[in-house]
Amino acid sequence: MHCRRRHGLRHFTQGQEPPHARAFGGLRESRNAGSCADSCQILAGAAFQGGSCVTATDATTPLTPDLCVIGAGAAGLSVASIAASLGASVVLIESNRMGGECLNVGCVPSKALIAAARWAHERGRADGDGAAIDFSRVQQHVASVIAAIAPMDSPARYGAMGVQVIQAEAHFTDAVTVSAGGRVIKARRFVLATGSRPAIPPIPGLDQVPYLTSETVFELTERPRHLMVIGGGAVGVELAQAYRRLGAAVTVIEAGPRIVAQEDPEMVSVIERALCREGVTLRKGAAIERIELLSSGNIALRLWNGDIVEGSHLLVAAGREPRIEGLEPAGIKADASGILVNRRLKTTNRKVYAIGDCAGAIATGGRFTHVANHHAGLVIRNALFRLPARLGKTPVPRVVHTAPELATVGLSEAEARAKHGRMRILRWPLSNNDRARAEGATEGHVKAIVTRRGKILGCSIVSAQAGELIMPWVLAMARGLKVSDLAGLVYPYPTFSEATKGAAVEFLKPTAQKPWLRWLIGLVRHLG
Ligand SMILES: Cc1cc2nc3c(=O)[nH]c(=O)nc-3n(C[C@H](O)[C@H](O)[C@H](O)COP(=O)(O)OP(=O)(O)OC[C@H]3O[C@@H](n4cnc5c(N)ncnc54)[C@H](O)[C@@H]3O)c2cc1C
Ligand SMILES: NC(=O)c1ccc[n+]([C@@H]2O[C@H](COP(=O)([O-])OP(=O)(O)OC[C@H]3O[C@@H](n4cnc5c(N)ncnc54)[C@H](O)[C@@H]3O)[C@@H](O)[C@H]2O)c1
Repeated sequence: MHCRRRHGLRHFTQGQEPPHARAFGGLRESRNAGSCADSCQILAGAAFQGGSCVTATDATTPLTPDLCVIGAGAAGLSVASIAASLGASVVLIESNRMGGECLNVGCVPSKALIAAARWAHERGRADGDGAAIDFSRVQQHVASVIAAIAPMDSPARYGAMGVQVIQAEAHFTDAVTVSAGGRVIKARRFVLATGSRPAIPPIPGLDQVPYLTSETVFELTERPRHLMVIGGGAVGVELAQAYRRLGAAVTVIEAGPRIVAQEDPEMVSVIERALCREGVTLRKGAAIERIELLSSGNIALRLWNGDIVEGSHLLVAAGREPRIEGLEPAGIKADASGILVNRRLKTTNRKVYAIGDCAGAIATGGRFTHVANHHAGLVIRNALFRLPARLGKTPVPRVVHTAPELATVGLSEAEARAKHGRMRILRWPLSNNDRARAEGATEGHVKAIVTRRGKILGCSIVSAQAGELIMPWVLAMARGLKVSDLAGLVYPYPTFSEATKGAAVEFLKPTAQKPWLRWLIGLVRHLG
């Protein structure tokens, strides 16, 4: 996850190592650093400077690093680790848990839960009331995965890299100064990586009932009897399927006409079928009028059409809103989509960048960890090297981690039609793939959108392992390869990846029907 593995101390050459890292002789020997950092954590606002706790005297002196990064989620950690590995001085400020959303309440726990649910599903234990599932073991699995990854994001590890970690809330006091935990930071450049939080829709009665969000759902100690999910986006459908597979009754209430509305309806319909087959109830186009707590302890959602949906638990997964508070003293502007940035991720304050989930519409290729990491790379090039690295040059894939998965890169069919008019659509069903047959995973297909000359405009795959299968298409788009290049590769047999070849070869089929080709074969035959 993040860039931490790529940018860990292991990869420093002697010349590149920050002085503090050299003093520790690398991460694995930094046990003292760890204990010092840990004790620093106890003192809110204490800073950890490459192995030595900042003393009260130190605290009166403003810190003047090359970079001050606010927020230690995927985006902030990536920037801090890359910058430190390049020898820049970095202050990293985090008010909550290191690792941010992805590690603590996002990608990591959700994918651990999904994995546990898949195991339960495959063993058939989720049938009936799912009584055979020991939910506490599921929760232990989720907690153990977080715990296994957490040291990679810890203050100790970042301290050993030479990053000064301050555990406190940061706020701008003027255009060039940040204050956090009693420290004053006047950095050459600031990077805002403050992330987002769950959006809570203004539904009457919602504030009167107990409800879960992605920030609390992974703390459930008992399996919900009937989980109602408000919102059929990625969070809603991934968790709905996982809890259904773990034996809960699940109803998704989606206000719009479609679930996962940002993706191609043709591909989403495959996910929708799978959800319904497994017993998830989907209520699309369902507007909630009000929410009530019943005397039974259940929660009732009253819909505008008069229907009532009743369940034991309520999960609100109705989108995210950026964390954009306290920017006024620095002259940084924001709107509902996030902090306003240009294509170099610079805010309206020329010393400040914004990246990851907190960055506004222009920066969002979606709110994803890999987008946050991508932003981090762009900011490093801009802030440390003044290179004109910009958004929009690199194709960014996205994956909905349901079963089957849905992975997409580039334009959808509708977007491509609007932009390019004439184009070709290449489809290849997984039922034509021998490995998929062997695995009993034939649901889904590849759908590639190409120009008539074979330039790849986009690709969407709905299948088992679609998130893995999308990468050749991402590479081809990034490097300007044509679909015929993908058709010409040798793929190992039998693998799911042959589905890419299947779709790519579809592009060549009309050529194979051309009369001149038949004529050429006939001529060669005639010549013996
Ligand atoms: C359930 C769920 C599943 C997801 N699954 C995936 C997935 O599979 N793949 C994927 O790519 N993405 C996924 N995401 C999205 C992904 O988690 C986010 O896009 C990513 O974590 C954003 O990283 P970030 O660094 O921008 O923000 P965050 O991780 O939110 O980090 C921001 C940090 O800034 C801190 N902060 C905020 N304000 C201040 C302040 N004033 N002072 C100090 N610190 C501050 C916060 O405490 C926080 O730790 C998922 C999200 C959810 C909710
Ligand atoms: N696999 C992944 O990479 C992954 C997984 C989870 C989340 N994420 C990211 O997290 C972010 C948030 O995901 P999300 O699913 O919460 O948001 P989302 O915006 O994708 O979906 C929210 C859904 O809730 C619906 N909704 C809003 N208000 C409603 C109401 N009052 N009643 C019923 N439905 C309502 C919306 O119509 C929408 O379909 C996304 O940007 C996504 O990129 C990514």
